Amino acid sequence: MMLHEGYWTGLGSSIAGVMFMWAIARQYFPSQLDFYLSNSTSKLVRLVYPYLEITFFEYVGERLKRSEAYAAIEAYLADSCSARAARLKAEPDRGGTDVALSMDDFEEVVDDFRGAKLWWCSNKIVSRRTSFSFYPAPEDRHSYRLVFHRRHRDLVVGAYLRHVVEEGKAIEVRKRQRKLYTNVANMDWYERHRNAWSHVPFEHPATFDTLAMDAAKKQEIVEDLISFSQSKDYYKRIGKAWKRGYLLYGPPGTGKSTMIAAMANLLDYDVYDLELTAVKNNTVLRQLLIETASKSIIVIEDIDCSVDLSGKRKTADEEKREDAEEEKKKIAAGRGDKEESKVTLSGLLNFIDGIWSSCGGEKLIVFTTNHVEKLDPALVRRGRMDKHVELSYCSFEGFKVLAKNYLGIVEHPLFGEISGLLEEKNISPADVAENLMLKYGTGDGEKIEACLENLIKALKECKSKTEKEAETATVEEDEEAKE
Ligand SMILES: Nc1ncnc2c1ncn2[C@@H]1O[C@H](COP(=O)(O)OP(=O)(O)OP(=O)(O)O)[C@@H](O)[C@H]1O
Ligand SMILES: [Mg+2]
Repeated sequence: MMLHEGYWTGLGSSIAGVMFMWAIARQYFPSQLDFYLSNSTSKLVRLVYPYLEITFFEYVGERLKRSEAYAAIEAYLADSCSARAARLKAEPDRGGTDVALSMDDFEEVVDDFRGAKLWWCSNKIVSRRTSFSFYPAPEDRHSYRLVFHRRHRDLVVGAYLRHVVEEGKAIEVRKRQRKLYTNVANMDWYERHRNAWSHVPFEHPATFDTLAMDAAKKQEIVEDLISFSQSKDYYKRIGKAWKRGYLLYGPPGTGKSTMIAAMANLLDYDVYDLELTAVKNNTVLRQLLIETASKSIIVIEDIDCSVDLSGKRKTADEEKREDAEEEKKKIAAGRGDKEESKVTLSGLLNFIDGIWSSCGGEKLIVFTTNHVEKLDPALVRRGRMDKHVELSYCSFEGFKVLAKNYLGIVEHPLFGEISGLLEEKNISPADVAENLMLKYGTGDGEKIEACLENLIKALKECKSKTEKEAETATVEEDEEAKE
């Protein structure tokens, strides 16, 4: 049948009319139409495509925290499936001494689980920065997509994903190179806005065995730490965040920093060494806290001289206003970050036990100080700093630990004299350790004797305990008089 010219003209104008109406409708109801379209399309696709997909993004929420599920999947795929991948990417591992292989972007691997076949794809959405900006560009968005047949839905959502996450976490723990993090790093402004912390491998060799202190006290601390690390359910039951505060105080060179390293080695935790003077304000402090992982120790050394924490507690509104003004000033002046810290006592208290402090769980917060009496009572009250540990001058018991560590001896004729002197004199374990370094004499026996003689000489030069106490009392009286 021949269609005459008028028919085509009529059809053309009808299509044009529908398109015109469509364009108008899109302008006034764009989201409803898109929804209708995508809904109909996906219904159609579902009819012919029997597979389901689940996407796991690297960052969830407002990019505050890396997803634990993503990290576990990454570890699982790297360990169990990467052998089957054709394209791998290599990154330095274990402080650069090893290479860690993982699936490259846009690579696909197949996994089997109880007879079901599953496909994992690694995806990346590349961020585009359209114009020059002072602000850091949004990072690329990484994700893993899991594809499986609709009939395996229950198996995958239940048992398989649980298996992947549990297995992945176990692999993470097994392969973990512990890290020492710092917030004072040689990073430029741009880099610092991306990562609040920079890190190096944690390799401190200190252990509780090599720590010179009262044996019963040492045992109590070790038990306390182990019981903390095994108390996830307990903390949940009593409704408390899974964290514990330690206050280590005592004169210089008595082993406070060494004890932190021993704690990290005992529990296999990372260490975040927080330099408060480098933290601009309470907002940055909170951000640093959010970016700490679980199984870690957050350390603030010499808390008494970190920043001025004597001020009154401020309300949250006051703090926010001050922070915002501060930020504005900085942007206007185009200055860097080298400014005095505006961290306040209330900011720090919030850091220790505010709502955000429960992020991640399994954390120790450790403060060290040489002057416990100078600290605000609110900062160190029980509940915030749950355990107060005094590290003091070297006792004979402590000396014996050091003699075993440094000289490999448990007995010596000079021990009697040393024991008497240690009862009378104040000497730090650091000074004792310095004298026990094998640097004098030739043969082993001669070297050991020279060390012990040296220690005796140093002890005789030290002030006696009573002299030292009188001196401290005079200084305190002078300070009080001045005030
Ligand atoms: N109790 C101790 N047991 C074993 N070694 C110790 C002890 N105390 C100090 N030392 C030795 O002395 C050195 C200094 O100790 P450390 O840095 O832990 O002291 P500190 O209490 O943190 O001092 P400061 O208050 O000055 O920071 C350490 O490298 C360690 O070798
Ligand atoms: Mg120290």
